[in-house]
Amino acid sequence: MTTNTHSSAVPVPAPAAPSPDDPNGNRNGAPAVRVLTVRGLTKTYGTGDTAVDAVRAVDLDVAAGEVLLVMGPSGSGKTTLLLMLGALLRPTAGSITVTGREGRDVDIAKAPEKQLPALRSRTFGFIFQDYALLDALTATENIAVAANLAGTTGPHAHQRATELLNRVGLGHRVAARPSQMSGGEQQRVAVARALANDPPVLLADEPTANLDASRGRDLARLLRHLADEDRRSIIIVSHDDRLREIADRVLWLEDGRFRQVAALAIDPVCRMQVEPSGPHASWRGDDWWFCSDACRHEFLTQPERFAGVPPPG
Ligand SMILES: Nc1ncnc2c1ncn2[C@@H]1O[C@H](COP(=O)(O)OP(=O)(O)OP(=O)(O)O)[C@@H](O)[C@H]1O
Repeated sequence: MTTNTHSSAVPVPAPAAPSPDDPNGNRNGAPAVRVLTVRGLTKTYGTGDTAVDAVRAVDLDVAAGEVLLVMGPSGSGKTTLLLMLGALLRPTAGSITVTGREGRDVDIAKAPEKQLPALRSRTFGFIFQDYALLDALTATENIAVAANLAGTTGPHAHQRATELLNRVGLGHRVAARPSQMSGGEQQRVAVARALANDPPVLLADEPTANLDASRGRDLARLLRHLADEDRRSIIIVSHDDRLREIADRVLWLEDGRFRQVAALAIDPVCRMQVEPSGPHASWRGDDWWFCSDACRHEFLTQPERFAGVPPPG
């Protein structure tokens, strides 16, 4: 029996998990300017019998201009990790060292509470699944508010907002309110807002979850472009396979730890990534792997249909 190499179930190349001696895991081995250095990062919610170890001793290095995609099953700790990286949630243990543009290192895990807003504003831009725009404000005003918080005020804030809207391809929507815009447009406004403070790192939680295939792909390309053009680092937490196309590295989080996975396969029915160890079927000499018995059953009723599905993209 051969391992399936058919187009719709090609085992996905192993998501490289960082190893203790190479947490950077650079693809091309080029010297990288490090922006974030994470060591032993741990978060435990609650105490005693009800304690949940959401993130367990994670090590990670992030280089300037790198797009990092963190994937993993529901409840594996992705959002918890992202919130800690963005100084929105205090770790239980470990360090998150930010190397500023001036080369000074700050451990945001240990920084006093009162310094966190300024650290966040200097370092991070946030992009959320639901865009989190204020509907009472226009696109320009949404971004200008973020520019105000970062210290740019008056006409300069509006000018910056307009420039950023142009940059994300929304120069013609400056006066639109979020409710008058498509999901894709709203997410672009959210990206522009995340750039208002010119942060070296963008953190995105499921940025394409509410977008259709083509808008999701456009958004992914925009993020890649921002990383390449500005040398901005982008850390994305997502279940969305489309984002693999733009990622320099894909890390697989499971039970709060990065996991070295030999190879993942695509379930040909639901298109989820699956480990080649669960429900399985052989068809015409190839192996197929599924997320559930239901998908396996559906496949076996009409294998020609699913085996012929081209891969996404
Ligand atoms: N505030 C909280 N209090 C207690 N437990 C929490 C809290 N937030 C998250 N958890 C638990 O921590 C674990 C990791 O949750 P987290 O939301 O980080 O996972 P996730 O990978 O982002 O999940 P999803 O993909 O479903 O969003 C889960 O077991 C979750 O139930």
